[in-house]
Amino acid sequence: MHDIHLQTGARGGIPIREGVEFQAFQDSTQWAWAAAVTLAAALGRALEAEPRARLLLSGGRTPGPAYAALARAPLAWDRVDVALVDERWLLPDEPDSNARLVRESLLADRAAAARFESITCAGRSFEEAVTIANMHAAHPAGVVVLGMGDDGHVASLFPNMSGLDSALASPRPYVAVDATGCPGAGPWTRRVSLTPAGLAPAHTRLLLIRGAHKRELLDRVLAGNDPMEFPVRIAFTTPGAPLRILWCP
Ligand SMILES: O=C1O[C@H](COP(=O)(O)O)[C@@H](O)[C@H](O)[C@H]1O
Repeated sequence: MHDIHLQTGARGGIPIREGVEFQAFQDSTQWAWAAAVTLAAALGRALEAEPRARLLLSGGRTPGPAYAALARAPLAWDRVDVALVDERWLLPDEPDSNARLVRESLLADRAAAARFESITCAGRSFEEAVTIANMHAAHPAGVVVLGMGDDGHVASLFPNMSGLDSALASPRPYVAVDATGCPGAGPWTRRVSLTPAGLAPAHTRLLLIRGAHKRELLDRVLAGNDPMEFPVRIAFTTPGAPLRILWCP
């Protein structure tokens, strides 16, 4: 049931487990455009229903091309609030910050009119950053883009991270994390992360992944339910919207 290797070449999304749909693309161009179309449609629907739409974006190496494609969508971007799923304790202009990725890939073209909420900023303490992220989340995000690290982490929730259990159980949308000792965190161990409580209200959940390794890992992820083993499982174990997964080599 979870063997997504059988799904290569599929044209539409395929239900891969309850509440999870998987779609494979031949290349990154098709993948990025499919992500952009999905996100633009979800934002368009949200903007028809409410004055402002809220979009939460992941960082890392994967989603840039999808954000660049989305930036061209003809939406009322001046009514879209863009915020981050997670952030490393870096200033927004630093090359490895998730804020910089979003600025450079999405906040160009038409999407430059969107309002962007950085989690970090010069002069803001770590504690203030978490508090402000939670204040912004008082307007819950409708559309959330998740990524999956090579170790099965999601946002900044890493396998074997100290305090992972309390982060998963937190009633707050964002928590401070210390990913010391987690290889997947690289040198950026101090981070702010979305929690399952922050993900739950979203009406659209998209997981963007690329590469053979992540495809194999996804089989293992989908075969179980425990987010302590693979935190990315919160994408489908958190009650709420179904999860759509888009993959390409
Ligand atoms: O550290 C992070 O990693 C994940 C996955 O990133 P990728 O480089 O494997 O695509 C990302 O979703 C998250 O936002 C980021 O902080």
